[in-house]
Amino acid sequence: MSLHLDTITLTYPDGQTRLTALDNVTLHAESGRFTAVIGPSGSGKSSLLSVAATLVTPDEGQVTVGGTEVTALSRTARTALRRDSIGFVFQQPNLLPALTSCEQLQVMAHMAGHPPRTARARARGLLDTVGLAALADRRPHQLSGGQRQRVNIARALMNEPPVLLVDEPTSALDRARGTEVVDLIDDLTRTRDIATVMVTHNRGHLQHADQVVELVDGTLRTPSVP
Ligand SMILES: Nc1ncnc2c1ncn2[C@@H]1O[C@H](COP(=O)(O)OP(=O)(O)OP(=O)(O)O)[C@@H](O)[C@H]1O
Repeated sequence: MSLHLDTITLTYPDGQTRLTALDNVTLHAESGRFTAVIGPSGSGKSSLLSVAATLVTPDEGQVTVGGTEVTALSRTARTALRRDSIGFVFQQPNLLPALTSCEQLQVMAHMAGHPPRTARARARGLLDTVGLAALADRRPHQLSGGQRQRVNIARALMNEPPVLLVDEPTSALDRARGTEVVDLIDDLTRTRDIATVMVTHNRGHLQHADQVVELVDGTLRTPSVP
């Protein structure tokens, strides 16, 4: 299952005119492959992820998730597709303070209507995969920043999404923890056959990418020096 953005144009209201945040952007992210998106501030990276996440409908163009064209779907069907097919990892983990690591993951399964017992076993398994088996019963304040981001990644994968969207996952981490987190995302992308798209400012992370694209003023380019 893959993520295809085809000839996407997105504008925002800007006084009496409109600002073009994405201009005829085409990006194909395939299963098991890691796509990195770079670009200066204001170039449209967050807008691109919002369109890919089906949270924002573009003015023009098509978003296809696993063969399903999203813009043709009803709002309800789009919400279900987003819940079942797209995982999100944002800069800040935004974990629920009162819940343990395991419970953070179980909430996702609950929302998708999965039975609690299998969800618990699956949550524990995923926490093991991200190296947190021993910390499954800890709450966010009992975890380091890197550990919280690992819980965040495990949570994003709880419903086995074929597409993973990642926005600057290391901005709140020191270099070593940041590298570990990107190594983990890279590994999960390949072992679980996920189509991963990651926005990053850190060119050191590009070595993981199968595909690097650069946004400049809303236009997609292939950088000459990754
Ligand atoms: N909701 C909005 N309404 C109006 N303009 C917006 C909105 N969101 C983004 N923009 C504008 O669209 C352009 C692209 O913004 P976007 O946030 O996608 O860029 P970015 O590359 O993610 O930036 P950064 O790296 O600073 O997060 C910018 O000019 C921004 O000011």
